[in-house]
Amino acid sequence: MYARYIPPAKPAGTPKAAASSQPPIPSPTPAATPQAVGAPGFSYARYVPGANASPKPPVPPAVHYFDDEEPTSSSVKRKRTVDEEGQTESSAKKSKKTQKDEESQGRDANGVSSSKDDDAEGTKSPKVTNSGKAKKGKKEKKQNELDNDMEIEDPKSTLNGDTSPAEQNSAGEELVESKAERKAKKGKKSDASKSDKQQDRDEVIEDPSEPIVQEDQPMVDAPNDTTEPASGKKEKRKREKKKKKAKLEKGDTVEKTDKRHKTVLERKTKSLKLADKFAAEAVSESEEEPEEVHDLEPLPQPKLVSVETPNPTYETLPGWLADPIRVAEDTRTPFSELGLLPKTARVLEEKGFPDAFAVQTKAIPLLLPTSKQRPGDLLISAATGSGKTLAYALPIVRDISQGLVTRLRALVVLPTRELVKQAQDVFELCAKAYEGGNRKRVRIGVAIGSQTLKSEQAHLMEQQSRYDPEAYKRIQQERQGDLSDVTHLSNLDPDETDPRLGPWEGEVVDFFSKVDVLICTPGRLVEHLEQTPGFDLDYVRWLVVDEADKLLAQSFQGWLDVVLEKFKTSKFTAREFPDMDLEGVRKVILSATLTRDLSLLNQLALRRPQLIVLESEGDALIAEHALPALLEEFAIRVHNTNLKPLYLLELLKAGHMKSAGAAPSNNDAAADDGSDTSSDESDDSSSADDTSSDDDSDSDSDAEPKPSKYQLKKSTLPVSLIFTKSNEAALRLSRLLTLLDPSLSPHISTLTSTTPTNVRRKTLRAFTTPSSPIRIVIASDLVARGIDLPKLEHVINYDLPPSAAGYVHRVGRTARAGRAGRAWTLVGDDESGWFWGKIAKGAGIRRAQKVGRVRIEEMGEERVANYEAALEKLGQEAMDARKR
Ligand SMILES: Nc1ncnc2c1ncn2[C@@H]1O[C@H](COP(=O)(O)OP(=O)(O)OP(=O)(O)O)[C@@H](O)[C@H]1O
Repeated sequence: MYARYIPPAKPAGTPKAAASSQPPIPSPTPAATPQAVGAPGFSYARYVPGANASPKPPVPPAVHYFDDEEPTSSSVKRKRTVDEEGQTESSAKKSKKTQKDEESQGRDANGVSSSKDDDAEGTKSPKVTNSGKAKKGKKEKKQNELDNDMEIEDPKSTLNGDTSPAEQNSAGEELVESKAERKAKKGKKSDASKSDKQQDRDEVIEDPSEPIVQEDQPMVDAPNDTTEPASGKKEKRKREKKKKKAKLEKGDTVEKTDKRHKTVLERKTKSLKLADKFAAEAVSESEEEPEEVHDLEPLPQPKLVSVETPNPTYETLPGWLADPIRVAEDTRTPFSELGLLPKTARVLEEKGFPDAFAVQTKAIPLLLPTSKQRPGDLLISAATGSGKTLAYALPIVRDISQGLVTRLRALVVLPTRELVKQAQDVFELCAKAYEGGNRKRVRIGVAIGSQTLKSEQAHLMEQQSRYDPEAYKRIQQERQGDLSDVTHLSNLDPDETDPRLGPWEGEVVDFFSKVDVLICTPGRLVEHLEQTPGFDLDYVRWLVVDEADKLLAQSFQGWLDVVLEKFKTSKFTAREFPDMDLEGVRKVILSATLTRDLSLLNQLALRRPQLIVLESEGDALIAEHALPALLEEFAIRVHNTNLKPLYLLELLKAGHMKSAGAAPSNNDAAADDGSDTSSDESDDSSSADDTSSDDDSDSDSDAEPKPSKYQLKKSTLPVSLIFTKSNEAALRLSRLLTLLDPSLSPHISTLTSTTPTNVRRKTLRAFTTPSSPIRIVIASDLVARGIDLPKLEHVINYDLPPSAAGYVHRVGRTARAGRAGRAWTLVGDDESGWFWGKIAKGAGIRRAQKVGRVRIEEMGEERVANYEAALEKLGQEAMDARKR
């Protein structure tokens, strides 16, 4: 660390004096100005003796440190000592200096600069003054050179310190003046000298005393360099005389200089000694601080703050959707514990429903008036066959059974007629379970368009006539103008007579609903709303939308808008729930693949909704879709899609479907098949023999095909629902299979949207009846949703489903209500990417076990030839059908 001494500041109000109190500055370079001297951050230090002590107040000198730290006491002490020494030295030298000052003042009178440079120069004044006024220009040049050289002598000259503050002050003013003059005159030369001076100053700092004597020599000789004209011997003698005199003076000067050098060196030595002393003191001070001794042990650390990173939440979703009510899929609860009447629980048990399934366990209490939760709308997303229908049918029937009058209280909307019929069966069961006591029998009606509108209307509505001229008049007025109270008639043709007006003047017709619950398809519902006299939704307080994702995704004649519009009509207390603090329409929305699309769900105008989802053990996340727990899935690779029907035939006949796993048989008839397994194998092994018999049949091709081995063992055919991509594909495949193997003919049936409703119903009934010959149903996606075939063993996707949701619904026709089931999918090479990526390994479908693979070998030539013949025949039949 370096410190620099700065002389004590003058009292305020005397800035000039303060400036002049600074040590003499050798040149007017900015760095050497008093301000610059005191500037902090100066990059080197030099010794500057103290100024005159007499006029100064005893202010301790300021010490500036390069790192701007506060000065230590020792440093201040040292500075003071130096200051005092400087003052003592100044007074001792004062008498010697007086002569030089007089000379310097004399020069000032002649207009020569009297700066501190000149002070220094004063020691060599004899030489300089001899130059004379005539040689002023040269003298000035010389003066500059002298200035440069004499700057080296600064420390020496300043050591004198014999100028009074006043003298210094005046000298300072003159210095400013002379500086300005010289600056103007010298120009570039002055600039050049600046750099020299700066360099010289640096040298002074390193060793201020050393070069002084040597540097003096050329200054003395300098006048020799000046060229003067010779004016005879006299002048020569005069010059020699002068030279001698100069030599003598020079000797004196050197002597004086040596003395000064000696003094400076002494001081320097003294200062260095003091510096060592203070440094030692500083070290001893720092050493005095007690040291903390630590063993080799870990230092105590602050406790780590545990930063919990919260799992990302779907903040954009509403709370009920982001955080649904979860229920384990294997939950079972006795119905008697769900707040149902004992009689109801008994009826259900007799039906074979001793316990409520998981979804029923959660949903029924929420929908009953005994629920402690604030009533609102309910959404249920649960796997196929999990008993969703009963979950809503029971509470609705219970609510309606408390009423006395039959009014349309509940509307249940389903996408297909088959599902309507299915739901009707469940509601009838519930109505039976709640019948009796002081409860009314809940009446269930359906509207599916399977019969004419008129006959359906007759089933739904009844009418009574009365004579009421006032009412008749009022209805007439309403009809003519204000229809605000009869919005249900607003769609009627104004030319048509109001159905409430009887054929006789004053006769009024009143309409009454014959049903409490209407289960319907959306299209037929709209038709009744528009065309059935007196049919309204004024008293409806339940709306069920089953297979909601399908019903919301498609318009179905804009049924939802029409229905919601009707719900806006509110007669006094018409939609009040008897046991609940609730008014209006309560909605129950369900699907095995319930959409989470809020834009679709928002159409329903839900109120305080809650969502129930099924979860399996260990599920952290709820998958979009879930498959039944006991469903096994298999994929069959189809190398040559042209031969796909042969693959299907092989799958059905070759025993793959039986040996693929250990799925328990759900079919009574199939249970008998166990003993036939060995014979199946022997049948397959004797397939070569079948070929010869085929040859025989070829001989009389027009004859009816002989019953094959499969016909004899019909029970060995697995009960299978085969899905195709379209009605046409289903019909074609059905025919092709019977052409390929005529023995299959009595066991195959087809279900498409072109199939008459009564045939559909018969087919489905036959399919689930063990004694029925129907073992295989080939269907379009018409029966992919909701159809309950409790004992169906297998579902085969002959064609891939259109979507993941479609797959879930299709395969969900088996493995229902806690039973086992299997799903088989024929996958062409070009389809395998989508199937494995989206369906079999996709994260959107939760499954209990991985999808298995079944290998079917390449078809033999004989089979291919047989297949081609069948195709040809199929083509011929199609052409014949077109001709007809
Ligand atoms: N508590 C119960 N105990 C036994 N069987 C039941 C119970 N509840 C419903 N089931 C039966 O479970 C089967 C499936 O019921 P349901 O048709 O209501 O299922 P789902 O969840 O609506 O299926 P999907 O989504 O395919 O329409 C039906 O055969 C039904 O009789």
